[in-house]
Amino acid sequence: MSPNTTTYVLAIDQGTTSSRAILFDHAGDIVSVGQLEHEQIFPRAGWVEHDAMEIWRNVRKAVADCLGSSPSVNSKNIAAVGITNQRETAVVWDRTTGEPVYNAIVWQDTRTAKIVEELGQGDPDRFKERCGLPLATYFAGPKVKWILDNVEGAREKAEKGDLLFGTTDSWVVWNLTGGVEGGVHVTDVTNASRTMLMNLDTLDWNPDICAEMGIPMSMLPEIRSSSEVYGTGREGGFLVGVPIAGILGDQQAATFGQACFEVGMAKNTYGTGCFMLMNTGEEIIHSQNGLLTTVCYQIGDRKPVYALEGSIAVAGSLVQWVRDNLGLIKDAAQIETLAKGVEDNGGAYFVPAFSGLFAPYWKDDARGALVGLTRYVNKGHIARAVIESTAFQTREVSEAMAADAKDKGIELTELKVDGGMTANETLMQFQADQLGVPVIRPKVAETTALGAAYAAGIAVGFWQGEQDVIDNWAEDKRWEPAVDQDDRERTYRLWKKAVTKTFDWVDEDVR
Ligand SMILES: Nc1ncnc2c1ncn2[C@@H]1O[C@H](COP(=O)(O)OP(=O)(O)O)[C@@H](O)[C@H]1O
Ligand SMILES: O=P(O)(O)OC[C@H](O)CO
Repeated sequence: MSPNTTTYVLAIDQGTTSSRAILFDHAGDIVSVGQLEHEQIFPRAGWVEHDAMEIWRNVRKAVADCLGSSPSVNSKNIAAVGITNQRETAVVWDRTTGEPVYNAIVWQDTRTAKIVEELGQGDPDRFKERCGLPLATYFAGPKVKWILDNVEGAREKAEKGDLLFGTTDSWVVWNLTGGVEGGVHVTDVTNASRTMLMNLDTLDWNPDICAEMGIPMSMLPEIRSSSEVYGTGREGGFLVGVPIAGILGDQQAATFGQACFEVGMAKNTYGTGCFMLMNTGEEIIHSQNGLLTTVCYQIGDRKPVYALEGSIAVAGSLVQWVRDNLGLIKDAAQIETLAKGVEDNGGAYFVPAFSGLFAPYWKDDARGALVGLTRYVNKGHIARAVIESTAFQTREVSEAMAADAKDKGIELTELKVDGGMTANETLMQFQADQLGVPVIRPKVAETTALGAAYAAGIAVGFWQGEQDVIDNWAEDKRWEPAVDQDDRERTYRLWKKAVTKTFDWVDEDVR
């Protein structure tokens, strides 16, 4: 379809806290938005679930709201739909009824600690060469194993071929394309690369790992590229007949939307968690420093592009926790107002290891700590420590990335940023100070949804390719490093010390 002023691309962003539908025009500008939050279910300490049915209802409503607010838009002038999603969150459902057999187990959930330990047989990196990931509670495969082991009747049904597994992209696409009436069961290479079940080099499911995890391969979606037509919107839906033509895990989508197409280009997305990805081109670099190797994107039948990733479990969700669990602030933006009332952190360091520690530590037995407290510390200092924790964690993954990339002659010279927390200018300045390189925010902050829209639009010829993405990208603001070197190193040294205080907290018997 050739672009004109009345054709658009719709992105559906199924995130950890909400589902959004965003309509983009050919210039990559937002036309309308629909958004609904879903419940965060915490049945026990360390467990995090979502109701997959609620997610599907919210996706439909978000699409309806998005299209409803642009009266001239309907399925006839939408060229394609792109899906992006929270990654690793596992949904298992019955293909005959369309009902999930259990709540979706979210990426932050740590219930698989024992499974992961047993699978590791003393070596958490046992599967790393094949799938790019260390054994950790974060990834989807062990979550599927947990469901099959613990939900009554699930394993028998799975072995009979009645159950399907998918990350939330698969769940949404299956439903969008017809569900029990012929829904397509697919995922893309980026999401598949977060399951531990896919070979990074061949982009096929690995039968040996599936067997070790006791996961029947009949449950698995077909692995496709990130940019091709997978199916069309179902009869009777808002998107009837529209090609579903792009799928990218949300962090990979942001990397795409930020136009990080050259080797060495990196972005960091500051949302619930924080995820830094660096494009490493067609080369698979296995991290020696605690990072993940993941698929960055694959356009149609072209070769895949890979990335190194530093995943941080808790960033914006710490701000939410300060709001909801402590009541120190009324909304997220107030954390900055509070922090601006003091000059520094007053000696306080907050390590938010609520789901253990992800990159570069991978310690699921760590738990959060607020250290360095004296009677001098007030709530302004704590707000400051909350903001700083995101920047320190980012510096840790960025140093790991620099170390991995150095041998290949790749250097991080600037960092593109996006996500809700980039509204916090105190954080952005502190981030530039800590990294020692400029931090750059683009004009369209919704880079995740935009990336998925581009992947879908490229598949149907609405956009021609990466050059359109590069041409549409525009800088909004940049922060240059401006701190004294001694200060920078002193605070970082104390942060590192604070991190060590969180290690080895969870006793074996309560795992
Ligand atoms: N001004 C701010 N300062 C600090 N954190 C913020 C600010 N505004 C939003 N946030 C945090 O950013 C997150 C929302 O960002 P978003 O990109 O929408 O996240 P996600 O896609 O993961 O749901 C929330 O966790 C919120 O606490
Ligand atoms: O939904 P977000 O933005 O919190 O992202 C979640 C990540 O994909 C988890 O790996």
